[in-house]
Amino acid sequence: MEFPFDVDALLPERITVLDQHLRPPARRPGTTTPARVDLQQQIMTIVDELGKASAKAQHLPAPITSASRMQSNRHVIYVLKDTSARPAGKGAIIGFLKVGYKKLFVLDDREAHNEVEPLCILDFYIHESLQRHGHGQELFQYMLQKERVEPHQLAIDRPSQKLLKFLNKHYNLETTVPQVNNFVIFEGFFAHQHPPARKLPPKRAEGEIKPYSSSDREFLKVAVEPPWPLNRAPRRATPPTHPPPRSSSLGNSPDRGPLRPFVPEQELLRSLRLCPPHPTARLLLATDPGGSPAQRRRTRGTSPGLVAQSCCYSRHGGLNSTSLNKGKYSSLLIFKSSKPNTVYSNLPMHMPGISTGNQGSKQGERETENRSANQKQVLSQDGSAEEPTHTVPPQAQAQTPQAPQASQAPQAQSPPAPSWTVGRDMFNARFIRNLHEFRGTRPW
Ligand SMILES: CC(=O)SCCNC(=O)CCNC(=O)[C@H](O)C(C)(C)COP(=O)(O)OP(=O)(O)OC[C@H]1O[C@@H](n2cnc3c(N)ncnc32)[C@H](O)[C@@H]1OP(=O)(O)O
Repeated sequence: MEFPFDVDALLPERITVLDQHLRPPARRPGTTTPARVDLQQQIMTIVDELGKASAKAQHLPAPITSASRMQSNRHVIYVLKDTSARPAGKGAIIGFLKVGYKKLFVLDDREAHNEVEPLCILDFYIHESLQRHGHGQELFQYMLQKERVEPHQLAIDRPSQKLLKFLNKHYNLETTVPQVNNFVIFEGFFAHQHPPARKLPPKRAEGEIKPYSSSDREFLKVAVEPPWPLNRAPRRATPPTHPPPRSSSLGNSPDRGPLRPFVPEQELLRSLRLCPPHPTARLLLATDPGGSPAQRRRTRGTSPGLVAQSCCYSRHGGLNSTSLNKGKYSSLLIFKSSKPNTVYSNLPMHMPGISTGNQGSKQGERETENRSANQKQVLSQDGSAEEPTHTVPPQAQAQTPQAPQASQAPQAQSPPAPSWTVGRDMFNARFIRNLHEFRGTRPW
């Protein structure tokens, strides 16, 4: 990888170690010294270009390595330069390896949670023309010595297949300890922790544990994959050009392939605005009793009647599975307004299996059954989680306290039972913003 400035003079050593200060190394005696600010600018250019090349090689939608990200994190980058090829006498860069210590919660082989802070492999790239020439190993080996770590002590942030093969070939790392986050650790990780991994009390249920791994790549996932149904690309005509998601022992680790870009909000709203908002919804939204999002997050359970019930966090989808974008989380949000017997849902009106008003249908019942079978979570208006509850109207609950939930389909209530409005559209900017905020507080 070549640059319009003298890389060879800028980085005198074959491998240069840069930290968050991105300080240019001392130059060889006798070389002319440009202004230090120019040298730092050149270093930043190199880091930016390497980050872009690495992202491209890994099919990431945006670089995870850049000068600005380096400056705001305590990561270390090892840059390997080409000492043989000197096109126009300026030298070239072969690749880089970025590492950093991170606090992680990892599972051991007995699935106990451990709080650890290992050195993590965060980004690794060798120029395409020079891969499989041993440069990767040279860089990796140098880093191991410099950081004084053994390969099995490392955690790897979403390794690519190439990197997994690399680690297997050079360091015999093969058997992974399954995790529910993006990081991969290998057998032997816990045997060699210094200091020993700190065990967390095993009191919390799986779903309650939030702080899984602050992956460097997390921002990519958040930026490009809004929750269902916002992640449904409108009318995709062509099949995906990239391979299917790579599955490994990473639990719910998202795939490395390119993720879909954001659909512009306006377009989303247009495509989802299938019927005019219910007057009550308008009223509630205009009132905005929760105040600022930050305030709302702090004050749970005070909303005067707007309850979001999120359920069906299932990849299997109880509705028409084709319409629910198989393989994605399908979260059904139902809003119950303070107006008696009125419920709003994030399901578009045309969604098969959902009826509106008093229209009962078999599909609607099926949907309700499925919903009942799944874990139910009640959210306050701000999206904070509360105790699980049922998604049936209070009247229905009162009428059939012992009846199984599956039979409590609101649509199935015969007249003059109160009418339930499911499917009224509530997509507006605030709703979507709240949805994003809610999602941002959860690891999925
Ligand atoms: C946490 C992360 O950073 S994940 C991202 C890792 N980076 C990438 O995937 C970017 C693209 N790949 C690369 O930049 C490089 O291939 C690296 C960094 C993974 C390895 O660097 P290299 O210089 O190629 O490694 P090196 O020559 O020392 O070792 C070669 C071994 O790596 C593995 N490897 C390298 N390239 C490939 C490939 N295209 N396909 C399969 N295995 C590969 C193999 O085990 C290979 O041994 P082999 O040739 O006998 O099969």
